[in-house]
Amino acid sequence: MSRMNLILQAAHERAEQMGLPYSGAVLPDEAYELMQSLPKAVLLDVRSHAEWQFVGTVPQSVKIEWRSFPGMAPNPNFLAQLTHQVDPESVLLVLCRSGVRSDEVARLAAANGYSEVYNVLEGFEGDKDEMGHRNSVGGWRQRGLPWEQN
Ligand SMILES: O=S(=O)([O-])[S-]
Repeated sequence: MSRMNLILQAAHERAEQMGLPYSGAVLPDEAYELMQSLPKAVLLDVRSHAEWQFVGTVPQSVKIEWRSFPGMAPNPNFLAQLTHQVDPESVLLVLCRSGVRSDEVARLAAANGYSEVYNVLEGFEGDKDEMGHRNSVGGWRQRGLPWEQN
């Protein structure tokens, strides 16, 4: 079985274990490999403008805000923006800070015609450590994957 199929199979198994109503869940390294190898893969970053600007972003990601800083009010145009910018035939990899908002978006996308949707576990910044700090326990940045900052 090819490396991509192994990643997707592991993602599907996680979906079953976690009871996810979408295709699966991938680790950041796996999401990066899928981005590199599958022409249909799209990394969708659903964090806020403030996070993109001040924390950093992944090159080549599509950015659509799901909730806005401050207050984290939902973006009422999210679904329209998603369908305008991302082909429903894509392999959609959804990224947020630590995997919670991206799970919400993955559910929405799957319920609206996106048939291959994966949540990126750990997100861009990972979970908090015992000091309450992110970026040391998993996440896209901590795993050394490509990112950039203004
Ligand atoms: O982006 S989040 O998972 O920290 S809510």
